[in-house]
Amino acid sequence: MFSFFSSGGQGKNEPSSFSSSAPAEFEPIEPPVSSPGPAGHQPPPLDFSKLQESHEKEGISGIANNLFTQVVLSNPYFAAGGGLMLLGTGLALARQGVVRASGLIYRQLLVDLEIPSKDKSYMWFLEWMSQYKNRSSRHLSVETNFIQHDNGAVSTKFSLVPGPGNHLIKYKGAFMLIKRERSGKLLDMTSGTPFETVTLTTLYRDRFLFNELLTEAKTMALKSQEGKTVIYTSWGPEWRPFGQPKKKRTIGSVILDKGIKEEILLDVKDFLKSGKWYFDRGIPYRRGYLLYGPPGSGKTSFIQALAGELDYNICILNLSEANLTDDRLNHLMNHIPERSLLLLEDIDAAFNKRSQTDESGFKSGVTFSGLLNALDGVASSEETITFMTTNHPERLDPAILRPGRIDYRVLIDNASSHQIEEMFLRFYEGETEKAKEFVAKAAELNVPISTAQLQGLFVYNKNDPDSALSMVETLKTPNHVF
Ligand SMILES: Nc1ncnc2c1ncn2[C@@H]1O[C@H](COP(=O)(O)OP(=O)(O)OP(=O)(O)O)[C@@H](O)[C@H]1O
Repeated sequence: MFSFFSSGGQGKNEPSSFSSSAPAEFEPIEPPVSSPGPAGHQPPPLDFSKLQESHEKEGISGIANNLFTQVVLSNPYFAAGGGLMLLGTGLALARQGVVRASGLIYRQLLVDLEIPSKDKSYMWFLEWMSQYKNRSSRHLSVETNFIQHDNGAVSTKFSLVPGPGNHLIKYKGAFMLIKRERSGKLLDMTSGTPFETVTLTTLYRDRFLFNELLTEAKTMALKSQEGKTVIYTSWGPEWRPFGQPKKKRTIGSVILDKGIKEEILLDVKDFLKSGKWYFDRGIPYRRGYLLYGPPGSGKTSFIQALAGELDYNICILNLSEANLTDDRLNHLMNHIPERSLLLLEDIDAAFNKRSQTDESGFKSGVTFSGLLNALDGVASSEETITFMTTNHPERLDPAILRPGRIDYRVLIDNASSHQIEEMFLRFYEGETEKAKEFVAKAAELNVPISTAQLQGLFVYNKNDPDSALSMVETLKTPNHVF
């Protein structure tokens, strides 16, 4: 007995008789009783007469075609499945379209600015952010600094800078999203801190505000350095500020023998005005100065005061540093921060090392040829002013004294009578008579006296010139402890 569901007027699940004309080879299949079609409809019955017809006309392929038409196209199960499939595909395409469109809109309407932690603007920006009012930040980091006041006192300053995460600010009417991120993988080997980036996002039409914001941050940073000298020291392959900017040392506070200060100052100022002259003649725009003389005569102090006078910063490098190599020296000398004097202290160290390499196998440190290469190789579009100091000029190889490496050399000696008197008057203003007396007594000692020794004695007798006079004998011992 054949039975199947009918979509006709008979009741649901009610079996109906199959036409007796159906051939015996087509066995109708019992449909699943428990699964009614969509919306309660039953799938239409197979029309076997049509199948047979197709079989007679086209053989097996005819049956297949006809079966497909009957089962797939007119079956509500398949029709519903196909519809869902189409719907799913449509939705997936629409989603992809939305993603692409939002990407396009993002690219067209928004603009990003990335500031990596290696860039100078990075700290400027964070500091600026820490003082900016119109911001909404939930993640903060602290930067602790020490600031020196005009009277010399130092106090602690906590800056609450934006921490890693998202922050929103409103700058000149435009909203900006600030995202500070830490690289989990990359590490700055010199400081051991992870690399970071800050990304600023705003509307494309407001992109010019980036420049304004960075300029503002830079001006603010430089303002905090106004009247101060930044001392840079080498930190691995780069220059880093050493502590907070120091109050400028006035040139008047360094007492050198008659005319020395004025002549050096004149020479440097003339050099700074001569950029075009150098470029027109194809000469590297650099000048080297050598200050030599005994310890404590004011060489370093004078260079610091000169930097203050010219409104420059100083990059200090001591050539006797144990881990300084030729490569590092070369790299550092070619990456000096702008508006900075380079100060190479104890340059005779490079010559010591050379002999140590020969005799005792001293391997590390700067070699003589390394120093010469570094001096010759400084190729900067800006001016390069290199000051070198040594207590042992006799140890220097004549090769370094060649113009182009050292163009100006001057002896900064122990205190002359003129310096002793000037120094006395600087500490004890108006005490002209006592100053003369002090000079005479110091001359009687008949020993070299450094200006650093004089400073020590006067600081000990801060407000007491008579006591200083009575203690003049102590100057006989260069390292006298008061
Ligand atoms: N001519 C000077 N005028 C004022 N202060 C001086 C002078 N010379 C030395 N001093 C004081 O002595 C100290 C040491 O001076 P400074 O380091 O400049 O000497 P230096 O010649 O560079 O010594 P070194 O050769 O050992 O490096 C500083 O505190 C400085 O103020």
